[in-house]
Amino acid sequence: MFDKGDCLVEVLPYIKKFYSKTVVIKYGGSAMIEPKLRESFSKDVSLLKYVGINPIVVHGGGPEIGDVLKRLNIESKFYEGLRITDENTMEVVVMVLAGKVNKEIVLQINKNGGRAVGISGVDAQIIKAKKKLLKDIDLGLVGDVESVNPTILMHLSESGYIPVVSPIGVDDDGKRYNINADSVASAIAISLKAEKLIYLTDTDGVLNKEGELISSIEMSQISQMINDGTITGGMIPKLLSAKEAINKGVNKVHIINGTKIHSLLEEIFTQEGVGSQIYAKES
Ligand SMILES: Nc1ncnc2c1ncn2[C@@H]1O[C@H](COP(=O)(O)OP(=O)(O)O)[C@@H](O)[C@H]1O
Ligand SMILES: CC(=O)N[C@@H](CCC(=O)OP(=O)(O)O)C(=O)O
Repeated sequence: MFDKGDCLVEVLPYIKKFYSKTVVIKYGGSAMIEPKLRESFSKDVSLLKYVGINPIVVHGGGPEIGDVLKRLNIESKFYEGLRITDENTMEVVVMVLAGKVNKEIVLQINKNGGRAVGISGVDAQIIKAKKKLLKDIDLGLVGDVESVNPTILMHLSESGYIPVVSPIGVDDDGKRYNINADSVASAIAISLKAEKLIYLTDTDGVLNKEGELISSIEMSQISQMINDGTITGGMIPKLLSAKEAINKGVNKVHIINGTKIHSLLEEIFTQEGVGSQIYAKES
């Protein structure tokens, strides 16, 4: 029979293992839109904080930006999953990410017991960015992360707050850049030497061509999986960012289904975990 006491005690080793460690969570997709999932995500993140783990949330908001652009009759254009961002689009990106989406997440977490503080990569110059330069095309105000200054995130975490970060960066001249949220999550996880980086998405994890979950991926397999078309679209930046994070010292990266209630807790507090785990080759 299911015993609540046993179930609670089973999480003890994981609380001990991750106590005072940093977990960076990329939050996006349906998990951010559906009210029930929003509530369970907010409770999960608050619970992590109360048991002594330090969650840092980095959010996306691509669909929300698209909705507002559409209402303003501005066309959304993408190149390899990145939004081509002119001045007008950038204005909307900042309003939607740092305004609407960020504040909504903060409100939800605070309503569900946590103490969240919304902040963008522009605040305290957390994310120094530079223009993304590609050979074939000018993406406008799309940026790459040049460096991360995590000091303010550490202060907030140490003071009991849950930082919620929008993926906007700034350069030395004060010019703002639109950055893919997956790569911002990875850069922040690297700068904080995070124990885990967890991407919440809308599939069970990385799937093979037959649609089955691949539960473990050694990072040198990633290029091959892109080349043979196993991984396409939005999964490409996620896995490239995951690889970068593992290469630069983040212990574990997981891609899990944010549309399943409490998947975040299952990943952290169970032996089997959920979703796909990306790992470095054993030496
Ligand atoms: N091998 C794969 N396994 C799982 N999803 C994949 C794969 N290849 C491409 N995808 C696509 O990537 C999407 C997730 O990326 P994206 O839409 O950017 O998610 P998010 O908004 O959560 O960041 C999935 O919904 C799926 O359509
Ligand atoms: C350059 C670029 O494409 N930036 C993204 C930033 C938001 C994001 O990454 O949101 P998701 O995680 O929901 O896709 C955009 O403008 O849509």
